[in-house]
Amino acid sequence: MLTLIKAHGSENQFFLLDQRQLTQPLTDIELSRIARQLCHPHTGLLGGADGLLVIAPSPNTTCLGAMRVINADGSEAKMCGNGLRTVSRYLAEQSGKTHFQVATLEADLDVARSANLAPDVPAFSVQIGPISMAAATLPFAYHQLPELFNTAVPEFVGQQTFTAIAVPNPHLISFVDHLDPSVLGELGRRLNAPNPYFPEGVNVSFAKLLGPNRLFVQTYERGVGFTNACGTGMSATSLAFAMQHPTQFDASSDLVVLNPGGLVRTHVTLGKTPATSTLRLIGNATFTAKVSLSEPDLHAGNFSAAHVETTNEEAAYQAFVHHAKQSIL
Ligand SMILES: N[C@@H](CCC[C@H](N)C(=O)O)C(=O)O
Repeated sequence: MLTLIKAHGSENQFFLLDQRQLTQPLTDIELSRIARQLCHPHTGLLGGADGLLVIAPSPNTTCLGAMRVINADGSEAKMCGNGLRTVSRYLAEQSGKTHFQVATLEADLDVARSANLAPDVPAFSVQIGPISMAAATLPFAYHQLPELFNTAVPEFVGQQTFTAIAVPNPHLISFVDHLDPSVLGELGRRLNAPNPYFPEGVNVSFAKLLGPNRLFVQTYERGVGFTNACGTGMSATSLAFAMQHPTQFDASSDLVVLNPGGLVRTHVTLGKTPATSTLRLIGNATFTAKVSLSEPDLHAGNFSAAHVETTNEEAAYQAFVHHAKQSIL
């Protein structure tokens, strides 16, 4: 028998699959198929999810393990911030370590256990990166601009400016006075269909300033659609906030970033360039269920005999969000 974990960070929902438990690890084709099956919002297991996080042996000895991110549509992303917190918790509980590195597609990232946010609400702090605003890295194309920083792009949405940041998955960020999810959804769908601007698609976030170091961020995710929270999106938006709104940014404190699924903290250290800036994302790593099934059933995508054991962590997380939002808003 093997165990899949249903987990979330700010209600950004995932299944965790540790390939190291399998006699025969899933191939990339199987991972894409199983992700689409497990994550489907109507027919997926336990209400579906935003993605499948795959834990594999690290290619180097400095990391405890490696994380791959398979989106709900079966495509692969370079990074996932909320997901990295849940994978960090999994590796921490297995190893007894509280501070270590996890290999991701482009970088080995530093992760550490943080103080619980509330009883039964474990938290982790994870490094987000590498960071780049270069058009070729994202990639994006708009009038041959080398980067997109606080730039009006009437082809996207009139009266709004946009900033594009890779961390290293691509994000397009716009600060708005009034956040209209229908405008966000329309732009997100358009830029994740074949389009001349973002050939590989992009995660689109709209953000509202709530006060000094305080934001609300909603994201339309590439490979997913609307999500409760996007960790790399909130981190990239925090960096854009620090650069675009210096009078509202206090570099000595964390930012509080609210999202439809709860809230996280981020820490931005501005460097001379985006690439030398650093980002950390701090928030819950909640395990809501453990799913046991046989290896042949997993390969076959047969979840009918799976045994599901739920935890009590969701109630604790909801109580934490309720109290935290009351004290913040
Ligand atoms: N929700 C994630 C980001 C997941 C990847 C994204 N859909 C992409 O394709 O880049 C996060 O928490 O960072």
